[in-house]
Amino acid sequence: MDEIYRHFEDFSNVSIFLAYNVNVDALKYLKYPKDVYGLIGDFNEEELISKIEEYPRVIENPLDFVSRLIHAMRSGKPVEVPIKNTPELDSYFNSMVYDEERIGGQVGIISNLLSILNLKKIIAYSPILSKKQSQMFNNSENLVFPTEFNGKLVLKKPIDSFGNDELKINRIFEYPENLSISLKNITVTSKRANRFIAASRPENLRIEVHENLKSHLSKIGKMVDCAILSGFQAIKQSYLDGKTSDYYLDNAIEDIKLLKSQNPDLKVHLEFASIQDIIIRKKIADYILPHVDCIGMDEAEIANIINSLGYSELSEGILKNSRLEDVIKASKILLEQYNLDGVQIHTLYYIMYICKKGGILSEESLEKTLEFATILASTKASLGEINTTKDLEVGLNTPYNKHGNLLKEIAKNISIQKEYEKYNIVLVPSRIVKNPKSTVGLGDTISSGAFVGYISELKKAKSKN
Ligand SMILES: Nc1ncnc2c1ncn2[C@@H]1O[C@H](COP(=O)(O)OP(=O)(O)O)[C@@H](O)[C@H]1O
Ligand SMILES: O=P(O)(O)OC[C@H]1O[C@](O)(CO)[C@@H](O)[C@@H]1O
Ligand SMILES: [Mg+2]
Repeated sequence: MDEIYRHFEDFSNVSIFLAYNVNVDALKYLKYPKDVYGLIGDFNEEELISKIEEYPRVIENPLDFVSRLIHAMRSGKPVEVPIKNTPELDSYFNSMVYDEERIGGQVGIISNLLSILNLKKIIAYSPILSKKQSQMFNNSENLVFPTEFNGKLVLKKPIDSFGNDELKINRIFEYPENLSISLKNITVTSKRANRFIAASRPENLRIEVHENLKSHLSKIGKMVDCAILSGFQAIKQSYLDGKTSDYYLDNAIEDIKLLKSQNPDLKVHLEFASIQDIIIRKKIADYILPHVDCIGMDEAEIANIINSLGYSELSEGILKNSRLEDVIKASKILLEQYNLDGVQIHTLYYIMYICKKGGILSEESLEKTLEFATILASTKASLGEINTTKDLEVGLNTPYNKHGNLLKEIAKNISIQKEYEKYNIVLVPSRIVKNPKSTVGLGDTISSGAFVGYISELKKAKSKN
């Protein structure tokens, strides 16, 4: 096996806490134009075209859904749009036939991935855990779910920890590259294989740690080396019971402080997702970013975040031209503005990590964490799911994409510019899978693999000093 894989096959020195979002992903493969036409049905094409331009940020009815799906296919970007959980819309999505169901949500995907990478302990938390959801977690000794019983913290396998919570199902529409459909006089062709997520937003889903568990967060923080937080994109501006986004975002800051209270060295990574509500997008930046150490996001997400910080021109440039130096500039802005340890960006063509020089990890060791992440991503892209470390040979045997060397060259030339003399800019080309089985969760896979690799390297380097 390749040296890189051997280098990372041992994560047994890392324990991690994961929160908040897990759900069932119901995947529907839109393989042929007829599958998309089947969704278009007998919608009036003029209406559909004007709805596409209207760009609804919440899916309230089937027309909103089909219009955003077509818009996403044309954009070439991974997209997630929240739905309004109305009975009509639920029955519309429930009436579709899905190809497979998988665990979803950053916590779900990352838990199962890390459980087969032999981490010492994974404490995975979600405010909702139904029986069906609990059965989708790997049944692995190192993967536990925190609950409270008689005032005590209990850590048991998810399968032994479920409550009578609502089941949250997100619908995932995967489509291949070059899938073409025509509407009146326009033709829409998917630029690349990607996924569209219609994300469920049940009223009683709150992104929080339940009251009875909150008092145990400091203990949990002491048990782990790091944490990945995700799911904030599901926070609504206001709820029927009068609570608001500020309540939950203040709560989240308190959770981070509690996790760090007995373990100040605990590193917290925030994994982004596409946030349609621009007010919530800005609030997540203002509330959460000052309290985390690392962030992971794709290029659309970094463009959107810096747009909400006022860098509209730079944001436009990234969304339109995906120029590497614009992504690096945006990463530096976030690094500086929030005094982060590191920013990890994943795009179709590369994975990049930017941090200040002077840390104890060398560029080589940072590069190896990204190398491993590309192997994880191409394995998952090929197989759909990674079930054993043996599967990683698939990713390892997937070559870098053809732009790889040029991208490394550009990153190198930028990193020696005066403006970046204080920064490490580490870029590894992705190993693009031509016809991926699925793409949902690849970013979660990349970010968690790279972050756990970073933590593992940090622990090894510290133990040598
Ligand atoms: N066909 C493919 N082969 C290999 N990697 C891919 C492929 N398509 C996408 N990726 C990787 O997956 C990432 C998707 O990230 P993201 O949009 O955050 O996914 P998610 O949020 O669903 O986990 C891309 O940035 C890219 O690095
Ligand atoms: O925003 P939500 O509802 O937490 O869903 C997150 C979605 O992103 C993913 O985690 C992929 O990143 C999907 O598995 C999931 O459907
Ligand atoms: Mg992502």
